Amino acid sequence: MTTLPPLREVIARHGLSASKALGQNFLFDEQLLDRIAAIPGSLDGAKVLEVGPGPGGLTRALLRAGAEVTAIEMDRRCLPALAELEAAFPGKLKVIEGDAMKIDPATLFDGPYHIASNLPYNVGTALFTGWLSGEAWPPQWSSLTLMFQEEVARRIVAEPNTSAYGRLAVLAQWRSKAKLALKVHRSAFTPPPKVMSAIVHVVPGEAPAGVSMRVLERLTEAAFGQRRKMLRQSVKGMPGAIEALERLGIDAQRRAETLTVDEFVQVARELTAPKD
Ligand SMILES: C[S@@+](CC[C@H](N)C(=O)[O-])C[C@H]1O[C@@H](n2cnc3c(N)ncnc32)[C@H](O)[C@@H]1O
Repeated sequence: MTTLPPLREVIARHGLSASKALGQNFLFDEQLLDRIAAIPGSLDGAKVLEVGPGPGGLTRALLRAGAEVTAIEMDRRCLPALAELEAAFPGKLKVIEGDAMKIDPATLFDGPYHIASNLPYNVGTALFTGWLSGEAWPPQWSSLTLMFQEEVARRIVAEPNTSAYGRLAVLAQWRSKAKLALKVHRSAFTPPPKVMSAIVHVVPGEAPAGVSMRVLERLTEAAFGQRRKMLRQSVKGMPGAIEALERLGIDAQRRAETLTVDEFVQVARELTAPKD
């Protein structure tokens, strides 16, 4: 097995002081990184997209697990450290210097791939919702293993009738299975962020038939936009929504957070193909 220098030494040698603007909180604990890389299951021979490899902590764990990694990093200061990893795992790591917000991962792979990332917090949710929002389903990615602030992770896996339940939960659960895979203490990062973190693992499920993603999005936006109001108030601007609730026997006096993901799907289906 290739022996790599400790990550702290890599950071020091390349002068990689953490940049707040780039959401840089690095992980150095190799055991923890190996545990994270194990979350998707066996990666031996699998293709993996990593966003924000930084000095390459998670990258080396993914490579150790046998993955072929394509990594997108915005901070060019990290490139020499990543070049050392490329040399240690010949042909297994491709580094793209750029902004992950501007790169469609589908253009990087011609087959299935996993996404694993200790996401920069400032763009994490936007990247995540983008990966979940394609009309075509199943997506080309086979799984997402992503670090979030714990509060965001809890919103992704939230159940109805909780304050964390909202648009993010419906988006993440209506045609995917999302679970909280690992809590990560703030002290595991350098520098430690103000809040705790957690890793969410998502795999695509079956897409319910006859439901448009856009309609579901508009519905949840309206319903949770006024989450304290009854549905008859919050969704009244959506033509046909009140009638759809009636047809389905869903009491319009309920509030958005009491509807299950399946109930949102049923309403969206009615609105996707309105009845006469
Ligand atoms: C939380 S750090 C994680 C670093 C490393 N993977 C680790 O676990 O120690 C986030 C990384 O994402 C990079 N980054 C921030 N915004 C980015 C973007 N829009 N596209 C690509 N990389 C980005 C940062 O430079 C940083 O290296």
